[in-house]
Amino acid sequence: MTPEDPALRVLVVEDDKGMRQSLVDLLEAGGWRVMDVPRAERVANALETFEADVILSDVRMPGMSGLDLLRDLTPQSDIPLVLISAHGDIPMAVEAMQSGAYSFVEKPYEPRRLLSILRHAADQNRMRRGNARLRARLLELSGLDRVLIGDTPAVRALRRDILGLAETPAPVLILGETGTGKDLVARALHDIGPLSDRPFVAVNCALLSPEGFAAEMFGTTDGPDGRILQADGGTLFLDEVCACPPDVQARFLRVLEEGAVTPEGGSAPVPVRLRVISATNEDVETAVAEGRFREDLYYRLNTFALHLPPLRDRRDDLHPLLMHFLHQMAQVYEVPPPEITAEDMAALLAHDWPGNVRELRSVAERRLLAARQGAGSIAEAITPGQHPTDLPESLRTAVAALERDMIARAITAHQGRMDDAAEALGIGRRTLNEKIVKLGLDKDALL
Ligand SMILES: Nc1ncnc2c1ncn2[C@@H]1O[C@H](COP(=O)(O)OP(=O)(O)OP(=O)(O)O)[C@@H](O)[C@H]1O
Repeated sequence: MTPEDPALRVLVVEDDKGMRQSLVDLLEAGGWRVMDVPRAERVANALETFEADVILSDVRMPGMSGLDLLRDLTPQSDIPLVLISAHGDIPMAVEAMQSGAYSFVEKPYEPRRLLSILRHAADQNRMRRGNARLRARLLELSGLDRVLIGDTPAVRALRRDILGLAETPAPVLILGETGTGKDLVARALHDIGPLSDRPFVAVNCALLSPEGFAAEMFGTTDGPDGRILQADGGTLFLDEVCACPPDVQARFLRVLEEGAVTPEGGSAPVPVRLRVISATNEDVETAVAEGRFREDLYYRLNTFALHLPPLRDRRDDLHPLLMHFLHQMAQVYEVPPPEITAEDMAALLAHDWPGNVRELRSVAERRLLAARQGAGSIAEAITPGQHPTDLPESLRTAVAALERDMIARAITAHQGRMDDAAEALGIGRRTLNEKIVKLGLDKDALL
């Protein structure tokens, strides 16, 4: 991260030469770094070399007006715009503010007031940029974006929540269907938080027998420590928490309230400090209503809830996840990751993924196994042994259209860099060129 120039930067847009010069003089005298342009049409160009903290623009100018500039800027830039007008008409001020202007100043302006408004706007913008940079840096340092794959808004929000929660000792309840990544998220919360060098102890409550459960959790006086004590100072992860027997629920709640655990057959409580993460694919409120899960424990565990969406509700993550698994496992199976065709994509999109990401991972694995024999497709990997080798004509046309669309989007997104587009599509550069010819795509027209 490069340290920011302490001087605030303003871009002045004003057609009147005398007025422009007096604004520049005023701002420079106030310690600002200033760039000025006589027309709003020049702003986009100016911003390429001048990182403005705020833009100060006249409203009425020949050609593009200050209001046009505002409409032009807002979709891609969050640089605040302060408008200045000789006409001082209220409707225009109202329209400017409604369209997202930071503020509106009438001419003749009062220099101190103008400077103060600009400073506020610039400070706010710097703070927001600083926060965004900090968040991005944190994400990079945590490595979370290389572990929790996906770029849908839901997954991005999830990564943000994990980064925030990892820093706190608060209990987290992770909810989501089977295979949505609950275990992965629990580990990430531990691994990127301050307890990462302390133990992470996972207990799958559905796998413990009701008879042995208490001894396993609380330990016995003459046996090894229970899981709770093993996790002392670190994280205890209770997976499938609704399967915890009622007597253990009551005792566990006491452990959390008292910060101490009493082993089976013992009478002396042993102090323990835990961060508790729990997970379930059940509807806990139903379990509470049916009396299977204690309400007081539910509230205790549910300080924060993270909801992991099923894969079928974030289909845009299918491709990046598949590529992730193929690349990861290609190393294990020692085969190059197979190319992903439009037929493969169609099969991925048509499937409902009841087993979520775990199911996709198995599909990737089956696909790689078939690739070792130089054969296979994703459709076959999803439902092995059920696929006709030939698609009907109508489906072939639909698939070709899908493929054309995918390729066009990849080329546009990578601004014509064919190696990058090919990589994003999971195919070789040569195959991409062949497909462009076969599908009759005009590459130049896409850019
Ligand atoms: N967003 C993701 N990015 C990368 N891998 C993921 C992602 N989500 C899940 N996985 C992987 O999918 C598999 C299943 O995830 P996980 O075991 O965490 O699911 P779960 O919700 O705990 O399932 P269950 O409820 O059955 O215990 C794991 O191999 C995990 O690493």
